[in-house]
Amino acid sequence: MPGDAQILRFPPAGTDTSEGIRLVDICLQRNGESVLDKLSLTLGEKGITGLIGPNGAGKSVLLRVLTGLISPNSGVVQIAPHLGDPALVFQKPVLLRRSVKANLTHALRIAGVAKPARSGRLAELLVIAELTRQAEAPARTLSGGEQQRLAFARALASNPRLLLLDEPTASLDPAATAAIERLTRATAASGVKVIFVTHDRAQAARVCDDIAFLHKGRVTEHASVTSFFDAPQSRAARHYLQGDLLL
Ligand SMILES: Nc1ncnc2c1ncn2[C@@H]1O[C@H](COP(=O)(O)OP(=O)(O)OP(=O)(O)O)[C@@H](O)[C@H]1O
Repeated sequence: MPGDAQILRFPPAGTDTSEGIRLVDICLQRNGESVLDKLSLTLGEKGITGLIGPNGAGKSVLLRVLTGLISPNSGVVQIAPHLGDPALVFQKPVLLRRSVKANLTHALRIAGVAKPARSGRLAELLVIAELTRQAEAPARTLSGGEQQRLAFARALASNPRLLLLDEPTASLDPAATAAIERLTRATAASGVKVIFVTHDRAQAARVCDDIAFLHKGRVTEHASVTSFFDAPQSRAARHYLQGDLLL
């Protein structure tokens, strides 16, 4: 979708480098409807930011704007250069009809990892995803939780500094969810900036450092996880946390 938004990779001199991402007045229209409506948000270069809000608020679209898959009609997207190209994990993993190992090797090749370094990194990724035992298994024979761990490891193949997770546990049971949450925390602890879209408020409270609340294409609130859950400032966030239907 063509747009006139400015996507800047190199923030101007004087920009605070502890800022990882800065979105200013992002507007996106689709079929005459406003999907993102002057959305502004500044995020640090570290930690796990939870992106929460009702259905249709624009969370997934916002992740796609950050990847460059969707170009807004106007506004400025600034991503600090050291965060590089983001990696994305979806709710439903789309894997190659090949083995676990082949899926990861393919990702390493695409990421430009030189052939001699691939087997070492492959072994690391298998350990990270706890899939070493299943390395030769066809990806389609894995359980849902294992498939999502594979998708997560595949996203790490490019050594991203920015990882975007779009409801990565929405189809998983509690044990598989816990494994993805562990992986997420470990990834963030290694210095990767993570943005985590979730509908599960308890999960957001467990996993995230700060919360950006989206409503009708705008960030109506951005606060530390404790402030947000203890004392939400906006009416919309209060209703959302009470479980009210937000229309
Ligand atoms: N690729 C796209 N380009 C433009 N608009 C889109 C695109 N995909 C979805 N939309 C529209 O953007 C609006 C927000 O959708 P989005 O999927 O971002 O919401 P969401 O907050 O992630 O909701 P949910 O929690 O239900 O997944 C919807 O009206 C949707 O139709």
